[in-house]
Amino acid sequence: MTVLTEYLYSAREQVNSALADFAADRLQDAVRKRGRAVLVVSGGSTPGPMLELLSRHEVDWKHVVVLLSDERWVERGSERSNEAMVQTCLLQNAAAEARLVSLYEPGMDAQSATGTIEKRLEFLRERPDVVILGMGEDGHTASLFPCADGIEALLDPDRAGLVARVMPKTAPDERMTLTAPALTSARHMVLFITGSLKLEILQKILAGMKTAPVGTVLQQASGEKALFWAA
Ligand SMILES: O=C(O)[C@H](O)[C@@H](O)[C@H](O)[C@H](O)COP(=O)(O)O
Repeated sequence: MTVLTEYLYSAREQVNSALADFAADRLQDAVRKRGRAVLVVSGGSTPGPMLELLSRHEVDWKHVVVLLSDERWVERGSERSNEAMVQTCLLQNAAAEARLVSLYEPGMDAQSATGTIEKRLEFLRERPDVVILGMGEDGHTASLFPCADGIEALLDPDRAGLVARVMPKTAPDERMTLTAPALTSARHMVLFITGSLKLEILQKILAGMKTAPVGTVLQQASGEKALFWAA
């Protein structure tokens, strides 16, 4: 049974503010202790407003590296680009000094680019400090989709690779995703979801009534684990 510390709120504004505070505290603590912090954030529609609040926190951002948990393989200018969302929402205000490491490589297809991006993420062999993940109603997290071919290998804790190309059957776009091992070594892992339906689905997964990648990732995670949720 995976146990998460639960931070539950009735309003989105409250959870956004609380998670921004939580993440900023842990990032600044990492910079103080180790001189650097690594922040991994999910894409999708949930994190934007929280990232905007986080961007205003007085963290030593020039020592913070930011990357996505996964990327849709689309041009950077596309409105579906997770990187574009992070550039807009997080890399502004105080956080404009942070360094974004891209999971995308223009001019290459995702499969061919996997090696290039794996090399780019060598620093991730150390534990990322804060990992903020979302969840889909099918229990996917990052782009670790239950329906994806080869998903078992991407959830394998002994898998060597940090990234993989995924072609989900239930969502658009080829994806580049961090694998479970790249995520689960996080010192502080947060699952950030909203709405009663996703909470109900998560509770079934945590109770072992439904298997899903998000449950595997949370179970394998070795650090602090927290759920941030609002209605
Ligand atoms: O690229 C993506 O879409 C995300 O990384 C993905 O894992 C997301 O976190 C979930 O699909 C939830 O998305 P919403 O926040 O839009 O519900």
